[in-house]
Amino acid sequence: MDALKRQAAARALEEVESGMRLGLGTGSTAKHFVDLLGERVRAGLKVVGVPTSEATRAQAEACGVPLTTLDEIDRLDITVDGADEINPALDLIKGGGGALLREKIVASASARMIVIADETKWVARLGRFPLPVEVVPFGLAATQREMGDAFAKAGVSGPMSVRKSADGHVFVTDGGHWIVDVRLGEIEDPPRLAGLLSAIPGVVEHGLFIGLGSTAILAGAQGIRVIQRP
Ligand SMILES: O=C(CO)[C@H](O)[C@H](O)COP(=O)(O)O
Repeated sequence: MDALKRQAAARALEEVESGMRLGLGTGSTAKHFVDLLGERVRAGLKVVGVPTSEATRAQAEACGVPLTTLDEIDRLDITVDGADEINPALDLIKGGGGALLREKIVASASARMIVIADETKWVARLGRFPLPVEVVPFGLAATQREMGDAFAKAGVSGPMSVRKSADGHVFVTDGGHWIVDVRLGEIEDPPRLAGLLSAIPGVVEHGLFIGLGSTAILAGAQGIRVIQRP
């Protein structure tokens, strides 16, 4: 699986040209991209990156990839990031690695978002992967009640759990928030659910990425598939 992730990352690197401003994703697939990008930078490629997490920032710095921020430049050419699920509309579930807030900000500031993944991430319908929802710790129970109402309106339901780290403590995002993972099963209308969740005050962001993915690069046993958003 790791070899497939690297193949998808290598194919995405073919889209990168000198002078580009890049969003750098988070997770095990995006990590391959940053690694391969670092090799090209050390060989003379001129790019600048905006990392989507502190982990990616540390990796990019170690690889020698020059970094900037969205305060210093206004637009990015391409963001390359992984995903937890990708559907045929190239809508995504993201946030398995907990970086969904910065990932969405960076993808939204990009002319193109290239999603890199192994074939197992391709699904007919989103929702098998638990939907991450980033929340403010204050008023958590009230926020979860409103989330439950939103799920009911969108015709889905499922147990919610506050994400824990391996050490048993509550997982805290780079932004200082918590994540509620929701096991919904198939989501019939992801854009509608995205809108309902975004309207809840205690929800900082959710892992439904609607209309952001431009291209998916999927690596599988049969080779690489490149899919453009319809
Ligand atoms: O959204 C993410 C992090 O917030 C990741 O892109 C997503 O979880 C996929 O990760 P991986 O490439 O390790 O499977």
